[in-house]
Amino acid sequence: MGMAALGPCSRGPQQSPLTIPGGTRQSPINIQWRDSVYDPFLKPLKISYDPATCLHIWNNGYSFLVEFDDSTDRSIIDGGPLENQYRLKQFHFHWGAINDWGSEHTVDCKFYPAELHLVHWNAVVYPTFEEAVMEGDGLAVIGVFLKLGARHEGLQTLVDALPAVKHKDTVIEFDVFDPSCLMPSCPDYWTYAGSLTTPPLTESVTWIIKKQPIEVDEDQLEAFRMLLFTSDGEEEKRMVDNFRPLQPLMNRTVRSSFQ
Ligand SMILES: NS(=O)(=O)c1ccc(S(=O)(=O)c2ccccc2)s1
Ligand SMILES: [Zn+2]
Repeated sequence: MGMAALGPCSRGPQQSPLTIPGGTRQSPINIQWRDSVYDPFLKPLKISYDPATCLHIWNNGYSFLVEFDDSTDRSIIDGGPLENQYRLKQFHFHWGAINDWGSEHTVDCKFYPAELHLVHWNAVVYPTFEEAVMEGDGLAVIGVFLKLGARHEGLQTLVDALPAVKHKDTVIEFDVFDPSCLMPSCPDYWTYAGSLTTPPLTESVTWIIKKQPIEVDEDQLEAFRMLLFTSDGEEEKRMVDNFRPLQPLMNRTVRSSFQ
């Protein structure tokens, strides 16, 4: 059975972390800024998303996912630490019940109220997403921290649609959205080899964590918190604290694209 992962940071209420027995590259982790190593060979991350590839918003009972048509290379990322281009499949968020926590990764043990994950897969090497999920270089996830501040106009179009996916297993069409509007202006990022943070927890993710957070306001965070883990007709459980506890760094180095 997995040993409890006693990370360096303490976060509020924390279930005993589910560590994968034998896992050596689990996520999320605390990024200790001074321990990250500048890698001058890291390229700038290239992002080119086609807003028309946006399909729908789905409450899957864990988060809300904005899913994209990944049958072609119309929405991709390239460069950065990646050896191939990766196709955008979906993006989703993790958040807390209150603003003191909610992100999955931390920076010098600082939690953010929420974290955005844009999930991409290596369609150059693997024929399907499902196969890519099982391979060490199969997935690339961009993590963007959300901090409390000004209202985010680009996010608002998404927030306005959330009441329609309040319950688990509800979906609504969402046919034009450009996730580039959720990217911070600063190009700096950290990168490390990690895993999915929800089952199947496979160690197939190249994480690219943006250094600069984006700002959202309290009403926008509250809109996330009015979603439900539960289906219509079940006793309501608010969708909050849908983050995994910090996992041990083990034998990994976090690289930075900046000095
Ligand atoms: N939080 S995270 O970005 O690490 C993450 C968890 C799950 C996914 S997935 O939707 O790609 C997926 C992958 C395999 C099976 C089902 C969903 S991405
Ligand atoms: Zn995630």
